[in-house]
Amino acid sequence: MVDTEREPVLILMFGATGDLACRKLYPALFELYKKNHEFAVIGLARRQHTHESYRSMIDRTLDQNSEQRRDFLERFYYQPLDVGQPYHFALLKNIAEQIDTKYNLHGNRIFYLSLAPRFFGSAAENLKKAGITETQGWKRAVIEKPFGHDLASAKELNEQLLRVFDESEVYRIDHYLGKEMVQNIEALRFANPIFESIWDHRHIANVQITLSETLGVGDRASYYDQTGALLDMVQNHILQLLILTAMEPPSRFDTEDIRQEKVKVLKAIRTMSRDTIANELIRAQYKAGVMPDGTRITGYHNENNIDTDSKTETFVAARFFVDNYRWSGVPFYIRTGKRMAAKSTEIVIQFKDITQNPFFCQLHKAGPNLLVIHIQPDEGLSLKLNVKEFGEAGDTIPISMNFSNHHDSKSSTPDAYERLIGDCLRGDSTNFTRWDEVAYSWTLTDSIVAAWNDIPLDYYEAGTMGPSSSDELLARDGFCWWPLTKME
Ligand SMILES: NC(=O)C1=CN([C@@H]2O[C@H](COP(=O)(O)OP(=O)(O)OC[C@H]3O[C@@H](n4cnc5c(N)ncnc54)[C@H](OP(=O)(O)O)[C@@H]3O)[C@@H](O)[C@H]2O)C=CC1
Ligand SMILES: O=C1O[C@H](COP(=O)(O)O)[C@@H](O)[C@H](O)[C@H]1O
Repeated sequence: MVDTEREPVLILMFGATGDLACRKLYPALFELYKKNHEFAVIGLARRQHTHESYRSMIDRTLDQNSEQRRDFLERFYYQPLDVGQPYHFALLKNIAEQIDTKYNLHGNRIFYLSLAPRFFGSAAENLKKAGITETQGWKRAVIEKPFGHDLASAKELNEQLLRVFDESEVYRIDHYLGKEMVQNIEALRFANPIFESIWDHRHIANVQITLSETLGVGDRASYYDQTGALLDMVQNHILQLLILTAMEPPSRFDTEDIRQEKVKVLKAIRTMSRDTIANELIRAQYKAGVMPDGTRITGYHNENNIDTDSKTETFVAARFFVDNYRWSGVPFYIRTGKRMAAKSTEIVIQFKDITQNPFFCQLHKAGPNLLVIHIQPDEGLSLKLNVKEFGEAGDTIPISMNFSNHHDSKSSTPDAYERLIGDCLRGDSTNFTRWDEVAYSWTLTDSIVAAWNDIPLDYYEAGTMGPSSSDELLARDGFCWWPLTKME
C-alpha cells in the first residue's frame, strides 16, 4: 500500500443521481469525510436539481444518526450536465474553479465516471476540450466497470482515455478488490509460511471459486441482457480472485510489482477453443423456481424488460488451468450466477490427500483438508481438518478451525467502495486494474465468447446452485463442489 499525504480535492461526480452513486458512493464518501478526508463534490447528471434538493437526495442515503451529516452535505454542489453537450462543460469549468478557490483545493481533481460505459470516452474528451483537466494540482479519473465489452472496444476506450489522462491517472475500479477478505488473500498467503510452502500443484488438488447471488437482474435488465454472467462477473471479479489466489509473491509490496505478478497469471491462463470448450465451460439460464425462503421466482426470460427468447446466460461454471510450474495440472473451478440458493463469495482450496494414508484406507469419515476463504457475507477463514473422534471409537471426525470477523471489528471494516475511493484520494492505485490486466482478461474472455456458440445453453431452477452439468464438470475429475458453509 502506498502511503501518501492526504490532500484536499474536488470530486466531479458524473452519474450523480444514479443507483451506484446513491447506494454506494455517497455513504462511502461520508465515511471518508468522518475520517478527515478533505473534499468538495460537484454532482453532475442531466436531471434538474438545486444544490439543496441534491443535498436532500444524498442525505437520504446516509446514516441518519450522525451529526456530521450537515457539514458533510454543505460541501456538495449540483450542476446539470449532459456529457454529450460540450457547452455544459464550459459552465462546469467556471464552477469547478470557484469551488476550488472557496475550499482551497489546490487544483486537485478526481473525475468519478459513474456513468453507463458508452459515455466514458466522450466525458473524458469533453473535459479536456473545456480545459477542466488542465489544472494546477493532480488529476485522477475513476472508471466504473465494464471497461468495454470486448478487447477491441476496451482498446478504443483506453485510447480515448489516454488522450486525456496518463495511465497512472486512470483508476479502473473493480469493487471486489476493495473487499476485506479479498485484500486479505495476499496476507494469508505471503505472511504465513505454513501455507505458502504448500501452495502449489504438489499439494493442492483443486481450487473452487464461487460468487453466487440470490438477486435477479432487478432494474438493470437492459444492461444485463446485453452482458450476461461471463462479462458481468467472470471477466472482472472472478478473474481477479483467481489471480490473487494464483499469483507469485511480488518482490516488493509496491503497486507496479504487484500488478506485474497479476498480469503474469492472466497470461498463463489457458485460453479455450472450439474443440475444448464443451469440456471446460457451462453456461445456463435460470428458469422458474422457489428460493430457500419460499419466494417464487419467474424464469429469466419472463422477467421485466427481458426478451422472451433471450439466450443470455445468468450462470457460468468453468474449469481454468494456469499453465505455469506452480499450478501445473491444478484445475481452478469457478461458478457464478443470479437467483442461486445463497448469496455467497468464497474460495475453497482443496489439498491433496496423502498417498497410502491409513486413515483414508480404513476410516470413512476422513475428508480432504480444505482452506475456505469466506469473502461475503461472512468474512473469515476456515480450515477443515480431521481429528480422532474423542473417546474410545477409533474413527476420525472432520473439524473446522474458524477465524471470523463477526464481531467488534466488523463495524469498523470499511466498505469496498470506501476503501477504494480512499485509496484513490491518497493516490494508491494498487487495488485498481492496470490496462494490460484489462486487456489480457478480455483476450481470455473473447476466446470463450468466440468458442461458445457451439455449446448449448443449459437451464437451472431458480433457488438452486446451478445446473447438474456444473456438478458434472467437477465429477469428471473426481471432485465435487464443496457445499457453501456458514461460519458460526
Ligand atoms: N449499480 C450498481 O450496482 C453497479 C454499477 N456499476 C457501474 O456504475 C456505472 C453507473 O451505474 P448505475 O448508477 O447503476 O447507473 P444508473 O442508470 O442508475 O445511473 C446513471 C447515471 O448517469 C446519468 N446520465 C445518464 N445519461 C447521461 C448523460 N447523457 N449525461 C450525463 N449524465 C447522464 C443519470 O442521470 P440523468 O438521467 O439525470 O442524466 C444517472 O445519474 C455503470 O458503469 C455501471 O456499470 C458497477 C458496479 C455495480
Ligand atoms: O459488479 C457487479 O457486482 C454485483 C455483485 O456485487 P456484490 O458486491 O454484491 O457481490 C452484481 O450483482 C452485479 O450484477 C455486477 O454488475
